Amino acid sequence: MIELKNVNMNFRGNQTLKDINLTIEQGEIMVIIGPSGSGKSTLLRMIIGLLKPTSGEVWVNNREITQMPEDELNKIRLEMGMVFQYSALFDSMTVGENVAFGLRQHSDMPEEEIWRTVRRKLRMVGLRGKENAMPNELSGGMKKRVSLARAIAIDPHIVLYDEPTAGLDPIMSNTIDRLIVSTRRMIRATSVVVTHDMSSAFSIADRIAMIYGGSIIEIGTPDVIKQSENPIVAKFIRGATALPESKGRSRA
Ligand SMILES: Nc1ncnc2c1ncn2[C@@H]1O[C@H](COP(=O)(O)OP(=O)(O)OP(=O)(O)O)[C@@H](O)[C@H]1O
Repeated sequence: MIELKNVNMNFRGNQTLKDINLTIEQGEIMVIIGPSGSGKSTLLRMIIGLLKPTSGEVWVNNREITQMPEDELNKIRLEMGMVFQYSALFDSMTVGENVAFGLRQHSDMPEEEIWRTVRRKLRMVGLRGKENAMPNELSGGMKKRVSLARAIAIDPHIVLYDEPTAGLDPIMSNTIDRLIVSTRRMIRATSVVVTHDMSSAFSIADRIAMIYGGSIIEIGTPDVIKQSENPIVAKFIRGATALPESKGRSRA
């Protein structure tokens, strides 16, 4: 479970997050939406302990992480996997070495077991037999899947996804969506997904939280969000092409 309590974040006097209160239940897929610059990535970086809030508390699996010393925080990070926006693979390492990276860093697993785990995780993301490929031989969607295999190699309790479908075609986005849902099922992980992709958000989320100007302005199931009477939410999910103002302008 992840809890943010009265979290505020200021960058050089600008308040990026304002009094955020958010509870993400064990095993839940929480999707965070909102316009560019609204504070979504900041929230994600706070959960993984890369950023400390200016005030407020962040709890991960019933432990407060905001005041934790770095060595203890590193232990908590072992329970988390992160899929970065641009895959962030090590280009000089094979796919298998990339997936093995966290296992080598954080466990005393014997080499043979590391490779068994690597092959199993690659199979889970549909990349059986790709362990000797180099990242630059793979498509963007395949790289994302390697990044997912790496994130779940350590069987994390929490998986954080930063724009997992950005830059992918609809078919590959769909594949990634299904993987996010099946990963939750297979490792019973709590998942937090930051995305701009509304069709992905509606198809994978248990709940969606919309951030606007640093505050959560709406939270609920996909149906609650679709039926929101908050005009900012309604506008955002319909997208710019369907805005009433633009219809008005075209009639003028
Ligand atoms: N380390 C930092 N130092 C200063 N300002 C920062 C820092 N990180 C984020 N910000 C500012 O905080 C605001 C929110 O940024 P954030 O990256 O969280 O937004 P976002 O919603 O994830 O945007 P996008 O959808 O474009 O990725 C922005 O105005 C950004 O410039």
